[in-house]
Amino acid sequence: MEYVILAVVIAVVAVGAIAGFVVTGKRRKQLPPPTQTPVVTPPSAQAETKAPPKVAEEGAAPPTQAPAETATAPAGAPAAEETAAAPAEDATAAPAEELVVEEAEVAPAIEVPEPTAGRLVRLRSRLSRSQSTLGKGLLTLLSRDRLDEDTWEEIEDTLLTSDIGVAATQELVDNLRTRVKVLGTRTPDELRGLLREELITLIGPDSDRTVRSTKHEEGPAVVLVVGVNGVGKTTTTGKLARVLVADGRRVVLGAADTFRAAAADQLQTWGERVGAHTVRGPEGGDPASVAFDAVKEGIAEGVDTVLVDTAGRLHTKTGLMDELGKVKRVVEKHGPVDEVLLVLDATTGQNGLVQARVFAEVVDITGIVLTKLDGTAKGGIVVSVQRELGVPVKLIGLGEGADDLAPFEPGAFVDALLG
Ligand SMILES: Nc1nc2c(ncn2[C@@H]2O[C@H](COP(=O)(O)OP(=O)(O)OP(=O)(O)O)[C@@H](O)[C@H]2O)c(=O)[nH]1
Repeated sequence: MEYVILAVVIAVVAVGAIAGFVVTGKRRKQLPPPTQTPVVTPPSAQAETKAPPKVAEEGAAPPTQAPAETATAPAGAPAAEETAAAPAEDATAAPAEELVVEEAEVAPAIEVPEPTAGRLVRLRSRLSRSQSTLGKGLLTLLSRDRLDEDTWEEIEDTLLTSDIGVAATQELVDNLRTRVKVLGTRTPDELRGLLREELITLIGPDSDRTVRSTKHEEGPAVVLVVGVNGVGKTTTTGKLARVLVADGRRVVLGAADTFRAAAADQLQTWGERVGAHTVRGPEGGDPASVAFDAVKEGIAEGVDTVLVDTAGRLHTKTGLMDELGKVKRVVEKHGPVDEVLLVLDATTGQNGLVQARVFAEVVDITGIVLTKLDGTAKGGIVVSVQRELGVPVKLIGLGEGADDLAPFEPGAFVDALLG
């Protein structure tokens, strides 16, 4: 009998233990997973958190092209920062049970660049350094009671320090001396008028300064951007894309600066801001091949203009200069290159002229972009560089802002110098 009771007790304890184990196991299976997956809000919700695009100014054409890809802008790009911040905030707010992962496809905000007409007039204050040295300096000297030899020498020195060049200085001073003598009287307005006319004549009011960016029947216009390191090629290419988009053109960018990885990221960010696609290659890859592919895409997409940014190269390095020649020749397999823009840093003065000479030998330069004119008193370089190359200055850079690149207009430039 005792054995029977013992057997029953053991059986009851065993059944109880098995039941308890099963219940615990079930509870464990119901626990949420230990690692949390962040919630990514759908694109529509994120779009509401973005700052609205800038309002178009009168006369500005709306961007015509939507970006071909989802946001891939590098860190630092304004649009990328906003989209990265949004999911992080949502992740902390969402309850753990509702974790859902959805793929985010966020298009970067497309900006509407400022219209290009009258940019130089708007940015005239950026030329203040050249204005006080060249413009105001000359007007003060010319307004002296007596215009003796010493004063004319001072006028010459002022022109020379502004990098106008020796021959142009002589020409300007000779013409001014003659006209002042003939004029007899010298009111401030008359002097300003004389100086304005002479400076505009030196700069060349009749040169064709349009950037050839109009599509042909066979395909897009191709613009090659070249120059030494750090002069502002990538920035200029990005700003030029904005200028063209503002003027109603559709643009493809070619990141043929495969030497500096950040340059392609930088260019792509510029492009995304105005809805222009950037064709890139592998880091250290063949720049000619990237340039070729960019033009190929431009033809396939039927865009107006393909802008190709090239790597900075010292004019003294023969191998690199040969490479540049190759980039141009390879692109020309699609058709002629419409424009080769040489970017020169205005603050480098005479050294810029030496660079210009060598680049012109390797690729036919069709236009000059003078950057950083906001940081120098040597606005006269406009004259000397044109004379050196026999090629017009087409664009000038007047700051680091996105719309600080202005089409060059001699009249507006001289007015800005004279204040
Ligand atoms: N103040 C001022 N800065 C400018 C202007 N244009 C370009 N920069 C600045 O110059 C620096 C160099 O510009 P990048 O466009 O990177 O020069 P890059 O020629 O492409 O350089 P590499 O590819 O290294 O040869 C940047 O900090 C630009 O913001 C301008 O007109 N004014």
